[in-house]
This record gives sequence, structure tokens and C-alpha cells, in this order.
Amino acid sequence: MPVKRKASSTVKGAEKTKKDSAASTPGPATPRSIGSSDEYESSDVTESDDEAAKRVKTALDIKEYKSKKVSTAPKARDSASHHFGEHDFSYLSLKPDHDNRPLWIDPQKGRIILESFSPLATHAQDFLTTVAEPASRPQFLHEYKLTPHSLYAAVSVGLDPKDIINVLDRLSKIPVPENIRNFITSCTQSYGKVKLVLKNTKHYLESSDPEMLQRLLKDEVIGPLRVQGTEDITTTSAPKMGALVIPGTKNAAGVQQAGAEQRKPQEGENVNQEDIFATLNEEDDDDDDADAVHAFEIVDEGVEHIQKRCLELGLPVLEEYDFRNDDANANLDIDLQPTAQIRHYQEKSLSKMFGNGRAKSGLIVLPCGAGKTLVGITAACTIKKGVIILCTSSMSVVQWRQEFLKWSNINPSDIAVFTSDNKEKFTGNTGIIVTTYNMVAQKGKRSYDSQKMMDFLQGREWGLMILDEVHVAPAHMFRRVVSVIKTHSKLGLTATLLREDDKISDLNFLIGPKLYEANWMELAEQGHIARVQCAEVWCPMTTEFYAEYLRQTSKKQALLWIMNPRKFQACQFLIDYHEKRGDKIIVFSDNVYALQVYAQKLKKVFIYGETSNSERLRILENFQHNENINTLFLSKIGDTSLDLPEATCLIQISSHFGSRRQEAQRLGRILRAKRRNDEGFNAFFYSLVSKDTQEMVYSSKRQAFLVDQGYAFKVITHLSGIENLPELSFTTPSERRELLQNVMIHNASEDTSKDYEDVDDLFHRVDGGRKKKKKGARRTAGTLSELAGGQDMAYVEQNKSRNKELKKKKESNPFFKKVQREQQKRKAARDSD
Ligand SMILES: Nc1ncnc2c1ncn2[C@@H]1O[C@H](COP(=O)(O)OP(=O)(O)OP(=O)(O)O)[C@@H](O)[C@H]1O
Repeated sequence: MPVKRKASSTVKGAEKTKKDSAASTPGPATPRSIGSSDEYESSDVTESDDEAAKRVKTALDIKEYKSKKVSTAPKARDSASHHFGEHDFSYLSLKPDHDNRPLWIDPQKGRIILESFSPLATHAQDFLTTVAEPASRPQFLHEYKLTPHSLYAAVSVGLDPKDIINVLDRLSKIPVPENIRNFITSCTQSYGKVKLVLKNTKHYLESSDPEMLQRLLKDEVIGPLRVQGTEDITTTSAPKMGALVIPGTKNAAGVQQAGAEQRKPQEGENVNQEDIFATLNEEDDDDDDADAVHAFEIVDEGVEHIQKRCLELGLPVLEEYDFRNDDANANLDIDLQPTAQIRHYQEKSLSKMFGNGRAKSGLIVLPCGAGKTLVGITAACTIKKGVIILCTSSMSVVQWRQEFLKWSNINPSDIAVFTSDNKEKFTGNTGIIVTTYNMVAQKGKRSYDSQKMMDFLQGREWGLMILDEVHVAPAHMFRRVVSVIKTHSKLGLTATLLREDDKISDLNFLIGPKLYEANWMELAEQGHIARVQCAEVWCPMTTEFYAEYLRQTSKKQALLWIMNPRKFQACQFLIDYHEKRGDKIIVFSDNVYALQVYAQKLKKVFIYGETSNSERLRILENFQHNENINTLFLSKIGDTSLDLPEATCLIQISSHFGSRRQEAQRLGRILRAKRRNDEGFNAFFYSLVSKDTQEMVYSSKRQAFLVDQGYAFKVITHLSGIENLPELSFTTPSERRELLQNVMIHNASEDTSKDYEDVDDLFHRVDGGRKKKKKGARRTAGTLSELAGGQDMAYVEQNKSRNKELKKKKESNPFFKKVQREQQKRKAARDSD
């Protein structure tokens, strides 16, 4: 069968492309990810001379650009130049009115620096987030990078290279360097030229350039995948832009294309600023009368092969869904509630998705708590076809369903969930299914019900697939999910487009380009998320702990820096200080042993993987409503999916090495703070770090992402007043020695294997809720007498767990009786749905 044979001949090339793109770093040095000369050389496909010449030219342009990186900088011009080395740009000639222009462009690396205090900054920022990758956005200067992927995304929302260069030129203090112009043109000339469109359940390759399609038809891989017996190329008129109104907004999508929105000049703005965007507006107007588009039909099974082949040819295919003309799939009766009003940044992100009246696949990046769920719901209400939503946990599945019921008028019977406990289908012709990545991606034998449900999911076409927390699931899982479910459009949602394994660029290939990324600081200023004060508290190691730290292998050192008595004291002091201020505090510890020791000694409640579901709920309810329970210790199961708007302060005592994503996710737990709009309100985020240990290195790595979002971490070297705290723990040498002994015993025991959990979130236990069998015997390496100061072992403090106390109290507390009654009522109402 031709499809199979061609597929095998192309896989090699495609994987190489993928690998290249994954390995690439932003900047002009990465154009290989989209089709470099190396790829062409390795390609085993024959091509016409024309094609070869064109592609080689593109590759040359990019190479030329790369080589110019060095040659553009002339020799140093003044006595200070040598300080800046290659970064001395004093030779660039400034435009006479450069003061009014907010951008600096680095001619070597494609970096763009924005003066965020310029009156034009807002517009410039809109434009830059569309064409470039935000790299760092602190208070005054923002840094962006022009990359092949960012330019790909720009084309996907309707900009062409001419637009991009013109606007850059108007905003830049220097004329746009020639090699940057070439780079933009080289990278974008073939993007967006070919689109993959599903119309009436048929796949088409579409282009406004008929010659391009003719060339593709001659390609040995793509040609045979055209549906036989259909017209070679059909011609229709292009869709009109801006005709679609997104629910919950007054604006037609497409009107607010990047940087193209018109507005009144603000006080203090230069009148010239008006025409800075004139070019884009003119271009957009032109687009309204766009020419005809040409298309040919391709076989369904050929879609992935064609996408791969086009990538190899340097023609990334944009995926678009003409949902308004899809008569083959039943319409879903869904709209936003009349009271729902989406926020400006949510609207902006959606206008990027629906820019030309069709649904484009891609990624939307919004900070934690900024309302990604509502963005997904609004997208579903715009498309009004069957929707499948993939979440990371079964609790998120429940939350998504509830949010749909809250924000839209969907009939409860039209939205079903598919989890290990629930295998429902919707009753009508079409509807919404909410499920998890695991449920869909799972390989191997399934239960009868689960297989039936999978057949149902695979046997129909979906209008939209929403991929929640898109950065979390491994790439192979996405690939599987995306390949087994037939969907017309894909929307990936995330707060942190970050992976420590650098696999993030796979998402560009598997889902689509980044359509929008919000600015955290801007959202905080506007009160959509809380303003947060971040601090790193340096805790000196005590002499005994440091001596032991230096003796241990790196594997065993971690527990020593976590259990450092000075860190414990800092934690105790901060809890006391913030509880008195009326804050609700979450203390995070990845290490479960430390979590329990800290919580028990401080008589606070805690939740970790082994805590039963009923106990978790009881503790969370207390934390929310009980004024005596103001501090909650959480293991990493609380990193994501935790919606506790009461929490206003976060203390981190142990974390996952240098994970930037975890740091950002944890910060996200307090960004939704209920009190965020109170005057002068600030949430607090403390990271406690043991001084002069490896933890300091990890800590600065962890902060990198948040620093790039504009958060400033203050370093606190001394907590003033800590010595006067009544009942401060570990003030005597014997107490500290005893703690050290316990830590050493634990470090030497087998129990350390359980210190770090394999649990994904607060409401999802990997063991399915079953208690693990306790091991019969516990072996320790060495005897007690071998440990210095063994005499202190006589005293072992047995703190009564606060969790148990709560359990007892709960039965008699009228508040919790009420909560319980309400829960029962809600459950009964849900069941009757
Ligand atoms: N337009 C809006 N109007 C009013 N409330 C909103 C709006 N958008 C979002 N919210 C509210 O903001 C809160 C956070 O939303 P949501 O849970 O979707 O955030 P998120 O971005 O998914 O966060 P996380 O990444 O932490 O899961 C919710 O309580 C939601 O109801």
C-alpha cells in the first residue's frame, strides 16, 4: 500500500527534523529545526531542480545570516568598547528620533530589547509576543528573541515577512540590520504557504499559490496521497477575516491581530506613534479581500506523512479548521452564560486562535490562576462541535466538567467523563468528553468498558481537542493521544512552557505554534493574579550539620540541608510571623520524612501521598474555613491542581533540584489569592536555603523562570527577631545533636527510598488509595553507639499528630457537620443530574 511504503521512507527524515528542533536553542543559530541544508542533504527523496534551487537558496540565506553574526561587528570604536567585546554595538547608527522608539535590535543574535517604560511599550509588546519569544521581562527592559518557531507562529496568525520587518523598523532605534531582514524573510517565506484544512470531514492541502500545490502534487510522497478521482486542484474564494465573534467578547476575531489594534493615543505619546501600526492595519484591510485559495484533497491516512514531508521540504503545514462550514459533524448546543465576561488577555489569546474565522491549532500560555479553563471553554463555545479534553489527573477531569457547567449553558448530559472510575458517554449526537492523558494513551489490554469507550472516542471526529497542562505529559504520550483521536483542531494550555528535558519544541510539531503568551507582571498589576513578594532566606548550617554534610556522599547530603536546624527555626519564625498577620500558609517539602518531622514538631497538619482521600478533604476544608488551622504542610502532590484561594503565603523547605517548572507551579498556588485585590495586598513566597550547600546552586536555577517573568527575589540573610521567638526549636546543642542523630539514622535506613513520592497530584494516588504493606523489619547500617552523642537518644519526642487531633475534633465541630451536610446535598444533586 503506497501510504505505508512512503511512510517508512519519510520517517527517518522527519525524526531527524524533530530531533533537530528539540535540540535547537532559540536564535538564529537554530534554523535547522525548520529545514536546514543538512536535512536536505540527508533526505532520500528526489526533487525537481526548481525545488532544490529554492530550498538551497533559503538555506543559504540562513547560513549567510549565521556567518554575518561575526562579520557585522566592526572593530571597537572607543575606549570603553573593549569592555563589551562582541556586544559593543556603538557602531550602529541611531535614528534621529530614536528617543521615541522603544526597541534595540541585536544584529548578531536576533535579540530584541524593549524599553518597557516607553509610551509605545504596550503596542510593541503585543507585536513582539506575536513575532518573537519572550526571554525575560523584568521591570524596565524586556528581552525577546526572534526564532524560527516564533516567526512560524507569527505567520500562523496572519502576518507576513513584510509586516514584520516594517513594524520592527518603525519601532527600532536603529534601522533593522540587513541580516535580520534576511533572517525573517528566509524563515518565513515558506511558512503558511500550505495549510491543512478539514472541510466536511475531508482533508485538503490548501494554498493561495497554485504553483506551490502543483509542485507538491509532483512530489513522490505527497502526489500519491491525493485522493484519486478528484479534481487536481479546486479553487474557492478565501475566507473573510474578522467575521467571527468570540462568545463573551464584543470583538470579532481577527480584528485584534498582533499589534494591529487601533486605539486612541495616550497622553504623552508622540503623534508619530499613530502611523507605527498603520502598515499592519493597511495589510489587514488588504487581507479582507484576500485572493482565491486553491486546494487538493488528500487521503485521511496520509495526513501525518504529509505533515512530516512538508516539514522536510521546509514548508511547515498550518492546521486550520473551517468549523463554520463543517456540515458533516453535528453542532453542539453550547454557549457561554450571558453573565460570563472574558478578560482582555483571554480574548486576545483567543483572537490569535480564531484570527481568520477558522480555528488554528496551537498553544496558549497563561500564568497559573489566570483562567486557562475559561479560555478552553470559550474556544469550545466558539467552535460548537464535539470536544475532547485531556487532563493530567482524575481530579482535574472533575474540575473541568464543573467549570463547563458553571461557565456555559451545556446540558449536563452532553458532557461526560472518562476515567478509571467513570466511563460515561454523552447521550446526544455530539458532546464533550473529559478524560486524562493516561486513559487515552494507555497501551496494552484494557477492561471491556474502557475498550468500548476508546472505540467510541476513536470512532468519531472531534471538533476540538484541549490539552491541559500541555507541558507535563511526555512527548510520546502526546504523539499517541494526537494520533489515536481524530480531531480538527488542537489547543494546548499551559502556564509554564518549560521542560527540564528540552523536549518542549516537540509541541510545535505535535500541536502547533505558540499562539499567545501573557505577561505575568502585567496581569498582577491589573489584579487578575496576586502580586507576590519573593524571598530567598539563607540559613547557615549549624556546625554539626555542616561537618556531617561535608562527610556525606551527594545523595545523602540533601536531607542534611533540608533538616538543618537553622532552616527549621526560620520556618518556625516565618509561620509564626505570617499566622499573626492573618495569612494562610502552605509549607512545601518534596521530602516526605522532613515534611512529617517539621509538621509534627510544629504541630501543624500535613498531607502527602499516603494520606487517605477523606483525610485530605478534611484537612483542606479545615485549612479553608477553620481559623485555628492556618498552616498546611504539603508534599509535592500539592504542586499542581490545588485551588486554595485562601492561601496567601508559601514557604518552601525542600524541592526538586533545579526544577524551574516546579518553582513556577508552586508560586501559582498563591497567585489566585482571594484577597489579591485588597489595597496594598501582597502574597509571600519564601524559599529556605541552607547556606554554602549545593541547595544554593539549585535554588538559583529554580528561580530563573520566575526572574524572567519579572519577579525579583530578595535575599534575606537574617530574620530579625528570630532569637526572641518564644519556644524556638533547636536552641540547645543537645537538641541539635539529637536531630542530627535522627537524620543520620534515617539516612542510613532503607526508608529513604520512600522520601520522594511518585505521586502526581493531590487527588490522585498512584497506589489507587490502597495502603502500602509495611515492611516487617527495618535495617540500619551501623549501631546507635557508633553515632556521636548516643546518650541523647534516650529522649525521643513523640509529637501527637495534628492530623489526628483534627479528626477527633471534627466529629463535634458544628461547622464541619454543616459542611458535611452540604457535601451530601451536592452529591445527591449531582447524582440526580
Ligand atoms: N473572565 C473571568 N471572569 C471571572 N473569573 C474568572 C475569569 N477567568 C478565570 N476566572 C477565575 O479565575 C480562577 C482561576 O482560573 P483557572 O482555574 O482556570 O486558572 P488556571 O489558569 O487553569 O490555573 P492553574 O494553572 O493553576 O490550573 C477561577 O476561579 C476562575 O473561575
